[in-house]
Amino acid sequence: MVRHGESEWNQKNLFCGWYDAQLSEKGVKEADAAGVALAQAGYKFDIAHTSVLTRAQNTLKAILKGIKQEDLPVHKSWRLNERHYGGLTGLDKAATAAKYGEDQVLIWRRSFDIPPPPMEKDHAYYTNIVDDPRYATEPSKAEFPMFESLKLTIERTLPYWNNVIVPQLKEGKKILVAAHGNSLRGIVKHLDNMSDEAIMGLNLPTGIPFVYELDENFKPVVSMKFLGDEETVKKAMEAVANQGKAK
Ligand SMILES: O=C(O)[C@@H](COP(=O)(O)O)OP(=O)(O)O
Repeated sequence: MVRHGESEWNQKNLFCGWYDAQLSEKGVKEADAAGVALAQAGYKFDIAHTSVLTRAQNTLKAILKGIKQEDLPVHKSWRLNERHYGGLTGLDKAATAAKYGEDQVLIWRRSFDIPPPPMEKDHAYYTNIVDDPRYATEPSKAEFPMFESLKLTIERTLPYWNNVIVPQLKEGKKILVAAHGNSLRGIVKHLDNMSDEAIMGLNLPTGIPFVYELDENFKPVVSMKFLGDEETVKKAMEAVANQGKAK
């Protein structure tokens, strides 16, 4: 699995969610480096999965180039999208912390079941997201989120894991997933059976692949093994956590 490389909105420290931000220059480099890391470790895959958002798809493309598997079948689903950041979409994370307090921003970013405020119809990005042609067939109007907590994100991501990815794993396929900080936190929480409290402390870095090896019951025998040196991964995780601090 891999969280996409840094996006232009990650770089500007803006809540992004379902806004379709592009990779930043650094993010493109991170995606290329993720491909190199996987190639050097000798990884080959049978099927890849990604979201319908460009930053995850372009990260996947760079990786597939790096591992010389550009013709790999790729499945794209809104169910792997980033959590919908609701009314926070487009706001500066540090400025939001200065306005509402770091504790409130931590609740919005990392609490398990407290969602951000909804995206109202007059929100600057409402039309941009709701009328985006990529959502013409799904999700349905009833399923289309206007905000998501991690719990709600998991509720739409896990069916994809269980109904699409698990059957492929059962066939012995090796799977690559390029997605987002919070959609991946949901999958990690499920695989590692992490408590609602424990998952609050997990901040996934951009562009550093991590490996799961599962037994026949789809329980991890190897968990979240990052293809990067420990210090770099630790610093990258801390940097993500600090995005919610007031400057
Ligand atoms: O929506 C966003 O701003 C980030 C995650 O933000 P945090 O939950 O870490 O604030 O999503 P991603 O860059 O992985 O698509």
